[in-house]
Amino acid sequence: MRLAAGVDSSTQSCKVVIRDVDSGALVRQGSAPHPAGTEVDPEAWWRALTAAIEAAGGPGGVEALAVGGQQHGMVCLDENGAVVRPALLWNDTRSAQAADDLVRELGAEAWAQAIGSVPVASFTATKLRWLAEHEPENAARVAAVCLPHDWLTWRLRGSTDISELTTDRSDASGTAYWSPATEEYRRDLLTLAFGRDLVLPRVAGIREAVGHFGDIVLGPGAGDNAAAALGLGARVGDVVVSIGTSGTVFAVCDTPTAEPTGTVAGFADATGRHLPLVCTLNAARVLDAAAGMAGVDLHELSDLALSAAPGADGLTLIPYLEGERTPNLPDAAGSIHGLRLANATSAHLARAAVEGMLCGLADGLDALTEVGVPVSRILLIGGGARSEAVRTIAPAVLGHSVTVPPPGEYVADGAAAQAAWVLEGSEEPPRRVTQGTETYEAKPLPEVRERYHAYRDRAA
Ligand SMILES: Nc1ncnc2c1ncn2[C@@H]1O[C@H](COP(=O)(O)OP(=O)(O)O)[C@@H](O)[C@H]1O
Ligand SMILES: O=C(CO)[C@@H](O)[C@H](O)COP(=O)(O)O
Repeated sequence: MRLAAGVDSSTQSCKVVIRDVDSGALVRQGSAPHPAGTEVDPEAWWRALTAAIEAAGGPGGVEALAVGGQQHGMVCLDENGAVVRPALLWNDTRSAQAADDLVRELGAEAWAQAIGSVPVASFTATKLRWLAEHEPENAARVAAVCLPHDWLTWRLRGSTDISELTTDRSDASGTAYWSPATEEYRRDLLTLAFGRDLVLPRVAGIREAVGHFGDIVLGPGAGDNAAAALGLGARVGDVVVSIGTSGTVFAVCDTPTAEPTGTVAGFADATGRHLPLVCTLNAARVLDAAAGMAGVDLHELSDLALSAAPGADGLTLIPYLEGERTPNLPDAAGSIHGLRLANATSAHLARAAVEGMLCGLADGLDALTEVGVPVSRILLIGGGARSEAVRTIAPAVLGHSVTVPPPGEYVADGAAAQAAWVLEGSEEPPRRVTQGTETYEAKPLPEVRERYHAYRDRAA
């Protein structure tokens, strides 16, 4: 049996799946947690990766491996390959002012034309500007910058040579200094952000072997959302809604997008196509917070939410608990509206949390359709999709039936599919048919979204 391993080094944890290359069957898997916080020493990712590989029964028999990872995180290395400071993650909003400055300096339309996106605090370039302005001593030591999955792949190769760093097109497209339209770095934009040029990872081919971990061939890896698209075998017409730490709504397309309001990021995918994407900062952890407030676990929260009436009898939760990225409100806070004696219950709170979180994603779906993304099928994945309440309420809020694949690690699966692809060298990546999907339908709830919009606009 030939085995391929896939890694999802995501915000909250590292997950490893090991699959049979020929049948696609899951052979073994493991995971390990990541530290909390929006600033993390990359060594913690390495420790979690090695622990997750061990938890998956070790690398024995694995012939190829690829790493999918949280996008955008700024990993700065000195000329000897040592990490200069803890990485700033995609959900760290301290570079919001730097993002505003960069957008003002070049213009939103020019950014969209140059890199397919208008940068917000998540994008790597804005973090580099923040570093240059706030930590000049650290900035002076930086010789190279890379992303979480680039760094882990390089560590697996055992390299300390910054000239050997590699990345892939999907993750490069979240830096704000790589163009999905021309497939080239925009070093002028890197210099605009940081004040000087840096060593950047070479952008590997979509099925290129970039090195070895022992005897194991390493694939180029991918950003986590692109890896999920690969793991699901998403086709044009499929829109993926992922409820993890981030909430993302994305689709595979043949042509690049360049949306100048910044709502839709024009990312690249991991197969040579494009991946327009909307991302919110507040998704599964809104449910974690609501469960904490109600003093229940996540299963009880789901039961509570389903026991309340649609619309939570007028209770509305705006879920900006960590500020927000879409809409771009990095300093916003969450809020609860319409509180009355009749709806001051844990059940109404639970329902309002699920509806509020989903309303943010429904806005993302609208934004994708506005740039011309076709919607034949909506696929719901991520830790939050394990909630029955989320699965049941999603079609009502999204206004479309929702297909839910069985709970699984679709990012790690996509990375494993890429690893198998590197071994096979076929034209297209291997597609695993997902068995056991369930489809959820519900009467749309436009009034819930209208009320949400009214309160959302007050938060702006
Ligand atoms: N049954 C459930 N109901 C609601 N949320 C859940 C459930 N199971 C897991 N989660 C949430 O999913 C999140 C983790 O999802 P995941 O997709 O692994 O995130 P990430 O990839 O960002 O690390 C956690 O916040 C966790 O509380
Ligand atoms: O910033 C984005 C997408 O642009 C996030 O989707 C990150 O890639 C983190 O993903 P999760 O850890 O929440 O899966």
